[in-house]
Amino acid sequence: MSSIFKSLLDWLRSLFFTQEMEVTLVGLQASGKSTLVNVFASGEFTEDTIPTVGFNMRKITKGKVTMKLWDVGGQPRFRNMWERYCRNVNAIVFVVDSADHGKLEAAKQELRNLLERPTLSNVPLLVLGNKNDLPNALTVEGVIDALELKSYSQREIACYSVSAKNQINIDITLQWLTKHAP
Ligand SMILES: Nc1nc2c(ncn2[C@@H]2O[C@H](COP(=O)(O)OP(=O)(O)OP(=O)(O)O)[C@@H](O)[C@H]2O)c(=O)[nH]1
Ligand SMILES: [Mg+2]
Repeated sequence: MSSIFKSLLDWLRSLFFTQEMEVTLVGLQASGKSTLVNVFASGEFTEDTIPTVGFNMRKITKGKVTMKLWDVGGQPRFRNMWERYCRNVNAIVFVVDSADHGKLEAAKQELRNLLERPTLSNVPLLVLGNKNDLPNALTVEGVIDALELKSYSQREIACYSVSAKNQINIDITLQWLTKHAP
């Protein structure tokens, strides 16, 4: 009897206190989106990710927030899908490989293309400069400059330097995301 009562209480609690949110991760191929999703979900770094074909969806719960994470492929052929997956979400996460200097210009252009879409004008953005464990990785200021983030004055934007591999700043990333639950 007491276990039924406890289940009922848990159910009621979940009805009243759980918040649901949706987040979409985009960014060039190999920036580490799927790796980050794995780290968010399990706290473990897995080296053997394969390039995402199309998209993947993963649901994770952090405290009282249940997050639906849309992880979209970053290869050129998938980039025209990004906007569709970013519409009506609570936050967009743009992941950039902060150690791959040759790809920063393309990342900047793709971010600009995305943010110019009128459908996305009100969606908060979190930029993650990933792979900060690598020796030539940009600092957070370097990422802000390289992607010209200061030019987006109308939008709520945050930027963190993170490492999925060494789990650096994963905690503040999740805090930022859960703060954007509706
Ligand atoms: N050194 C280092 N490598 C990382 C980090 N995060 C991801 N990687 C590696 O980067 C490579 C690409 O990671 P993915 O997570 O598959 O990249 P993705 O952005 O999902 O790529 P697409 O699905 O093709 O768009 C993998 O070999 C990862 O192990 C990190 O923080 N540090
Ligand atoms: Mg992927």
